[in-house]
Amino acid sequence: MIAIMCAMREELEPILEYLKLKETVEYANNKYYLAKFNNLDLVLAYSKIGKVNAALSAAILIEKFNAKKLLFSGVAGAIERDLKIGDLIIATKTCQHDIDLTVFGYEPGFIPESKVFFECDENLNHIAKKVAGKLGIKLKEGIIASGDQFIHSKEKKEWIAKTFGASAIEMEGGAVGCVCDNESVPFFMLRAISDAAEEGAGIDFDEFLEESSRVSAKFLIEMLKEI
Ligand SMILES: Nc1ncnc2c(CN3C[C@H](CSc4cnccn4)[C@@H](O)C3)c[nH]c12
Repeated sequence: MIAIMCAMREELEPILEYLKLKETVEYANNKYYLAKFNNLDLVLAYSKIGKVNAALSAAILIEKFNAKKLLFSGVAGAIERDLKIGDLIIATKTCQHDIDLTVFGYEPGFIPESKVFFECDENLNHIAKKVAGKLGIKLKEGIIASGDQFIHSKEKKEWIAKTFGASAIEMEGGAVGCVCDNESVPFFMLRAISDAAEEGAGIDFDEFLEESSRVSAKFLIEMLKEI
């Protein structure tokens, strides 16, 4: 079983449009969609926004639906300058920029007995780069940072860039990376840029959420043909 996860309904809907749903399972106040594509058994869900919701859905996808790989598709705010709205980025690793136990001498993003960074699956990233090459699509790769805040401040964005070396920002990948790392499930995260995470980002986000979600969804479907 392969899990496909998003955070928002708007990020999942364009993926479901490509699929013929077999069944919908209601569980833990959420919906999980079962489908077959290219001879793959898929389970899909949007978690709702934020790290806690994302962790819950990721754990359910693995524990209840027996997902052996977890692919995330959605949108993100750009940190790296050359990432423009609509551009695609895959995560090499994810982290949580809003974890702060520095008063105890720990580095930003670190929780005792855990990690700052959670590595994404190299094989799935390799497939993504192969697909991008075949389709002639620009695909960036980099660290993607998560926190339970919509970032719309140049100062905060630059702090995250300096502290974590992040190329993009969102609100779920660090939690999903943590769950997949602890469950030893390969994790892949693809995001299309919806805004620049600076002042005014909320306006851009509202304008480009649907279009950027489609960009990510379309690429993810192309990837499923190669898995
Ligand atoms: N600049 C940014 N900072 C942090 N995260 C992001 C994202 C990625 N997603 C979109 C969505 C924003 S919150 C939301 C969205 N709509 C309504 C309510 N909340 C949340 O799931 C994280 C895109 N741009 C971001």
